Amino acid sequence: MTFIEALKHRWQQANSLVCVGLDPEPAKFPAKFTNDPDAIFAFCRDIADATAEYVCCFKPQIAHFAAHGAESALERLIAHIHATHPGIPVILDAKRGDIGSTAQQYAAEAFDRYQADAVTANPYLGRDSVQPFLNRADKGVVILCRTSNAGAGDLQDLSIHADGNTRPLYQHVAEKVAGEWNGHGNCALVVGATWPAQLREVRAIVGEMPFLVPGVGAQGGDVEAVVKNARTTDGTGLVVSSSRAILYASGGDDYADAAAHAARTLRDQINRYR
Ligand SMILES: O=C(O)c1cc(=O)[nH]c(=O)n1[C@@H]1O[C@H](COP(=O)(O)O)[C@@H](O)[C@H]1O
Repeated sequence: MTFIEALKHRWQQANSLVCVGLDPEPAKFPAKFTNDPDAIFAFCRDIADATAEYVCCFKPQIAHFAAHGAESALERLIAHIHATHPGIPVILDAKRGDIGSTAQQYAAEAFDRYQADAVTANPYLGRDSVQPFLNRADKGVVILCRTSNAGAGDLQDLSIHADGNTRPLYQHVAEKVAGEWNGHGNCALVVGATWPAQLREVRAIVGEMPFLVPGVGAQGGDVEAVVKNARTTDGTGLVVSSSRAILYASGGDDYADAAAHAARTLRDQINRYR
């Protein structure tokens, strides 16, 4: 099954558009992990196991592992998710992209080393920098379009003239990906939850393409506006991702239960507006 097929299957099976972002920050872990040399793996595993029934995807963020020398924990975490929760796709958030020979290594890193089902990619080096990911037809390529951060507009909103149109750069990216880069049907776009108007605009450009939508929870995105502006005609099309608001819902021993409650609450909130 391809990433996109697995995602569509999971949207239906779990009746959920929620993605739990796995962004470990050991300083925020409950006290029981203080002297645990494998705390990053153990904490993320507990969160994944507690929230699995409420999610369509998991999204580990690579810097949150690599900064602590915990690449082996990331490998084992993704293997654990595949073994224990088969059918839940894993998106590796690495925002990769480079000249072809290096991008080839990034694709091997994400898909062969870490066994991710999809990876986030930065399109701003151009098509050849993303091509090694696009070539993996069974894997997902989740391309940055209009990011959630405050400075997203600094460059992504610049007005450009291309293909006979004048419009913001992120809209040009959306059209390029939908019209030219998606030959294998394995692309998705990142559009931040913090930008409801842009979500609506990108949806109008790309039709039914899935969106990864980070920015609800800690970044304050409005769930109702996200769903109403960006769902597809069948009420899916979205991978609404939240990390800190779920991972650190409690700093106490009830962290796993609190995370499950936060994930279920987000699922139900999204479903109210679908
Ligand atoms: O590609 C991403 O996942 C991403 C894109 C974007 O535009 N904004 C964004 O916040 N992210 C990631 O999504 C996660 C958001 O975390 P929280 O704000 O804690 O929910 C982080 O891991 C970010 O790196």
